[in-house]
Amino acid sequence: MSGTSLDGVDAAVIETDGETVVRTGKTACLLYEEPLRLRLRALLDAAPGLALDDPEIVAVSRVIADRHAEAVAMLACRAEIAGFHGQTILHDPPSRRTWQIGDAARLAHKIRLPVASDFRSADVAAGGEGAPLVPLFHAAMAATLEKPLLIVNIGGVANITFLASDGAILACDTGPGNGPLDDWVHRHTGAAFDRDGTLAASGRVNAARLARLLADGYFARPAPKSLDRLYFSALVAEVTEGLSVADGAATLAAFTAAAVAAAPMPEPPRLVLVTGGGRHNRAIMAALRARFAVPVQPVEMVGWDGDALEAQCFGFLAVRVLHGLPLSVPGTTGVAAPMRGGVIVQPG
Ligand SMILES: Nc1ncnc2c1ncn2[C@@H]1O[C@H](COP(=O)(O)OP(=O)(O)OP(=O)(O)O)[C@@H](O)[C@H]1O
Ligand SMILES: CC(=O)N[C@H]1[C@@H]2OC[C@@H](O2)[C@@H](O)[C@@H]1O[C@H](C)C(=O)O
Repeated sequence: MSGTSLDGVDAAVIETDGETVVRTGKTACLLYEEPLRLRLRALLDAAPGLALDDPEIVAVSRVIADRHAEAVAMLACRAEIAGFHGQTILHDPPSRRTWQIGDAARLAHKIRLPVASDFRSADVAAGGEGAPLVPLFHAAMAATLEKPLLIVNIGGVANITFLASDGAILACDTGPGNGPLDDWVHRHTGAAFDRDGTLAASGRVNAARLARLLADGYFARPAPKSLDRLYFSALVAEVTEGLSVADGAATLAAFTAAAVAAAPMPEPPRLVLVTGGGRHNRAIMAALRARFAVPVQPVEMVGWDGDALEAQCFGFLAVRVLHGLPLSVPGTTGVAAPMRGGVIVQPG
């Protein structure tokens, strides 16, 4: 898995029949070097105008496959199939477009395994949001946990899975994850992100600016709904103008937490579990705790690995593709009926 924050590849081993998680295994993390991050970042901006066979797309797709092959090698394991999410460079469900790049055939050849990829296209083509896809995996992982349970994933974009007391699985992208804060910190300090949320915790939230951010129309939309990584870029740039570096970081961390709390939920959860890189940001965690009346804890509290969960998810979904099981349901992506998806390529 390589997520929207463009930080690198997370790889994980999982043993599953696509319905039950038997066990999770080794994990590995391979960081992208700065030039590749910049190339990917440039593709996010350019994607709407690019053709599928654009030379830069083709070249970067190969590099991504090679990096994933290296990450798989780090796991040093035997497996039946690999799930390859690819790098999202564009996500626009209203125009029925979602675009994950990465050369799956090249990866299959390099790792000598069948590779499942292109997990989102079928859902989007059928009128769904194509995201989030992690909810069915969260539901499988949380099979024995008490409900109602809220699982919050804070990556570049943030999303939730709500496991209701009646067994319903509801989900949506809530709004910004670490993306706007990463961009702010990079622009003002040169760092890739606000480690531990130290900068954000040192600043003061500007309540008026936060209210302007939360007035965006996305928050009034009913779930399911999903976002492009750059959706908030223009608004955030305008609203944070003139803030000190620390106050801007504090306000953006508060924005992430407030957007999670504003997400539509059918009943109050008993517990909030937080996964993804944002759980390391103490300003985001403190802001979440201030907004929920129930405990807010990193997923490690229930024995999960918050750095590996998304990678494990795409292994789980690969097995579901293999068995012809749905990857999404109406409550998670808004698709009309449970939807299968994904494409499997064999090692050539
Ligand atoms: N120690 C840390 N302190 C603060 N923030 C951190 C820390 N480690 C990671 N992060 C944040 O988490 C981000 C990466 O999160 P994660 O790996 O969950 O995202 P992703 O998988 O790329 O995204 P997505 O879920 O959107 O696909 C980094 O960009 C950074 O903002
Ligand atoms: C289009 C796309 O890549 N979306 C990502 C992104 O990153 C977080 C959020 O936005 C989520 O909707 C999704 O990833 C996770 C893994 C998902 O599909 O569940």
